[in-house]
Amino acid sequence: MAKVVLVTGANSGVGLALCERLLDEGVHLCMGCRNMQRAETARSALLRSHPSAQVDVLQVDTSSTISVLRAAQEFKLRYHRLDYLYLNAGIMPNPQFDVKAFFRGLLTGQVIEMLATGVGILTQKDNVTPDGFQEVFATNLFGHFLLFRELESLLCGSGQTSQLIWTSSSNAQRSAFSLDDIQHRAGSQPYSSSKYASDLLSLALNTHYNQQGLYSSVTCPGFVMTNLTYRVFPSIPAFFWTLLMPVFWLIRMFTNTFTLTPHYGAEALFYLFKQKPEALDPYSKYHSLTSGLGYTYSEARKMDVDLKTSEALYEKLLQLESEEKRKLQDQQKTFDVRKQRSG
Ligand SMILES: NC(=O)C1=CN([C@@H]2O[C@H](COP(=O)(O)OP(=O)(O)OC[C@H]3O[C@@H](n4cnc5c(N)ncnc54)[C@H](OP(=O)(O)O)[C@@H]3O)[C@@H](O)[C@H]2O)C=CC1
Ligand SMILES: CC(C)=CCC[C@@H](C)[C@H]1CC[C@H]2C3=C(CC[C@]12C)[C@@]1(C)CCC(=O)C[C@@H]1CC3
Repeated sequence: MAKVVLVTGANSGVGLALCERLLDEGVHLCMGCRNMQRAETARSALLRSHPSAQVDVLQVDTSSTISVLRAAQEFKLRYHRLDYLYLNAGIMPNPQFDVKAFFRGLLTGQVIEMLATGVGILTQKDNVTPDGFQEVFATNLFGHFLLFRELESLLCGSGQTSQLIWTSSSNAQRSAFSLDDIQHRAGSQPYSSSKYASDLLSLALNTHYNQQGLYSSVTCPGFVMTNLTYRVFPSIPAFFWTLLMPVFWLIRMFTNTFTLTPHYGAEALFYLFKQKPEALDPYSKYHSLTSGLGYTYSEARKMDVDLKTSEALYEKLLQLESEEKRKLQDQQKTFDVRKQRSG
């Protein structure tokens, strides 16, 4: 039986490149996308290169609780197993590039670290979703947590192992995250905070689910040119980035994190697909890397996470999940009563 794989954010960038590589392995692919038109365009492209592949689309907006619950319901009607869940969809809205900090960074010993992580030169202005959540938190973390929880029965069901694979980032930073403000309402680094939270959550999920055959891992694609990175300079057309390619190839001589293409960026995500999950390290992040000569590989690097904080975050997310579900039930009751009265 073909392995069933669900990938969120599958219609572009790293997610789409991963799908292309997974289809070479003969999986039954389900693309989780928020926009059906973009999803269908991507699906057609995948089917052009893999005409006999099984590729489905599932509509899911990870920033919306109701959308995630409906998507999970739909998934459970369509499939009886789920072997791999790639939690890849992500946003970095309204990025602000600090030019001064960038040039300051170029003159210090921190230049490689700065180019590898983007730390210190990027901040974001977050939005609030109709559900009342910070958008980055909802999209990158909480929506994925809900999706996983709703699909838990399929993932932990069959007596076989299954894998959760998060697309985190080298931009994840402990200092950007606070247990007192897990949504990062107060600061200007919601992206770093959400990615650090996914690193913590992955560790907690391993604690709670490994016995049931479910394993969670974290990846970083490196610096990849995608819609997400093009938005760092919204007024500059995408082809300008292509013009910068020789500069980036040069930088790659000094930092192997410049994977640049979505195909190379998907290396670690694909590597994990082929590993025995029991052998993976729950404290490591799996990085896609590319050498100066263009050789791509993945490497495990220890994360700056601890069990106590990961457990505390997990508890807070469970609490938020039950509050959200109660809120939806109350809304449904009010709706039913109004319908009865009017009808
Ligand atoms: N590019 C880089 O250098 C790096 C990227 N990453 C991470 O890689 C992941 C993929 O990003 P990347 O490929 O670069 O960027 P893209 O913008 O190309 O891909 C992001 C994907 O996520 C989808 N998405 C965004 N918001 C939602 C939502 N609310 N519900 C469902 N899907 C959504 C997008 O859909 P749509 O097309 O409709 O917008 C798109 O398919 C992200 O998690 C990102 O944080 C990590 C490190 C570096
Ligand atoms: C010479 C030149 C014009 C360099 C470009 C500098 C920056 C725009 C990039 C250098 C490192 C990049 C980077 C990201 C965004 C763009 C850079 C800051 C990310 C923060 C994108 C999102 C991530 O998850 C991590 C990336 C790290 C590297």
